[in-house]
Amino acid sequence: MQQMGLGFEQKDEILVLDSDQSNASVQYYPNFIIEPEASNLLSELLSGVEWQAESLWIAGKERLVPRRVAWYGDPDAQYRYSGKLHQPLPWIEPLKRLKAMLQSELNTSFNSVLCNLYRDGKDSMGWHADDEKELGHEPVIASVSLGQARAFHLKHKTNPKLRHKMTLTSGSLLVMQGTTQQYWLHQVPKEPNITEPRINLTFRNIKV
Ligand SMILES: O=C(O)CCC(=O)C(=O)O
Ligand SMILES: [Fe+2]
Repeated sequence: MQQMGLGFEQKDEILVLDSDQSNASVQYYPNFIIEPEASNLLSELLSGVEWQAESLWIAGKERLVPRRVAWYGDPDAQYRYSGKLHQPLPWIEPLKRLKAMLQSELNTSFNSVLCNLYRDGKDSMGWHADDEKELGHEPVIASVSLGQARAFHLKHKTNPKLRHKMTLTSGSLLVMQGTTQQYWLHQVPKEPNITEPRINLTFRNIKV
């Protein structure tokens, strides 16, 4: 079996938002998965994940969300997103492997992962917080990015001066925890010039 990078080293940690100043706790590890593992994992997941089109009701009309999605997890980890209840698909090997790595690095447990495929720069995710009640109080969300680097924006829900823009590169890990989801929103904006795909995996722990 191919060997995956052993996860981040302490020196690679970048503190993005610090709870003392901003009511958010966001850390970025640019080298969580190194090459060639990141590229291998990208191709494995592009073909191995059961990517689905997802629709949403907006103002009485059903619209496709601008990305492909898939939800994997333990059988009891049901999750509501885009207004619908989702039954998890059973874990596949590469996702199980990543989950184990994250659990030991972050010393927490996850029972599910939301996979998002941004086929090109026309795909995106609008402003939102991952604050569904199933995630519990102060959830830890571990977000792994593979493939095309994309912009990621954070903004405080009420203070317009508090904003943060960053680029999530291939193999990186972004951890959002503490009161981040309570006080902040995040988005992946469209970047029309981008033609290459990106996969993002957000590992979560659904309270069952
Ligand atoms: O694609 C990303 O980096 C973010 C995904 C996200 O916010 C989510 O799945 O809730
Ligand atoms: Fe999110």
